Amino acid sequence: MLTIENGSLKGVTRPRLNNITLSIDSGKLVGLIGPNGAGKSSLLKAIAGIEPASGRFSWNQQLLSAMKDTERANTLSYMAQDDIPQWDMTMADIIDIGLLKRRISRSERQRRIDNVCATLNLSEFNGHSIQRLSRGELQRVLLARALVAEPELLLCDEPTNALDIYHQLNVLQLLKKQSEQGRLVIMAIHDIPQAAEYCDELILLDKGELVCHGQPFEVLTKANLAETFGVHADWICNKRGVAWQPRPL
Ligand SMILES: Nc1ncnc2c1ncn2[C@@H]1O[C@H](COP(=O)(O)OP(=O)(O)OP(=O)(O)O)[C@@H](O)[C@H]1O
Repeated sequence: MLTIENGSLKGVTRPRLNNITLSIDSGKLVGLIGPNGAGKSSLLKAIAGIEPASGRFSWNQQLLSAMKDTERANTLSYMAQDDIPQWDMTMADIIDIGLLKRRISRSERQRRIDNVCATLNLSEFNGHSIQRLSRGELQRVLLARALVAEPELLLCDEPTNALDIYHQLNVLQLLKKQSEQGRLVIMAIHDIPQAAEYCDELILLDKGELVCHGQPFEVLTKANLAETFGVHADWICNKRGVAWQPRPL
């Protein structure tokens, strides 16, 4: 279980995160939603320990900041939104970085890399320099790097934003499966209908504040959507899925 008590992060003009308190059980896919600048990436970075936040961030009652590097590497993986390496490395080299600090055999390493590449349709790029990959292919490589560690807690910052629709659905199903295997997966996502359809819970942020945390139907109310995104939204739910028709207020 992830517990955050009074998580705060300073910004330039206002807090990027202001006293966020919440807890989330393992075995869930959780969507972080909110308008641009709401604090979604800041919250993921604060949980991952990439940005020094105040407050307490604990995993199964243990403070994440107090964990040793290896223990932390065994616990969580973080996929950044923009983490495009500028140097020339192969796809496998990049994915292998996700296994730093892991004590696993060379054959297990290779097995995991092959598996994750197959799952994300990356096998054809084996041996390719990452400089020759498209934005969407690279985004899948960055997700592979986070997934290969098989972490208990997986933090993904907009893992689908550069992907075509086939790969968006593939990644959402994959993340759902990860949660069904007992992991906690938290992803920032802008696509509200996809968040509603795939996530067990949503966390709605606005201006660094926690607006609402709960099941999609509890969070995606007309009032919350109007207040945070400034849109009026009609929902259409039928057998083919969930859609919405947002209009400016
Ligand atoms: N390193 C930083 N120092 C100070 N302020 C920052 C820093 N990074 C981001 N901010 C500010 O913090 C606020 C939250 O940013 P954050 O990136 O967390 O938003 P977000 O919800 O992920 O937005 P988006 O949907 O645009 O990706 C924004 O107002 C942003 O300008």
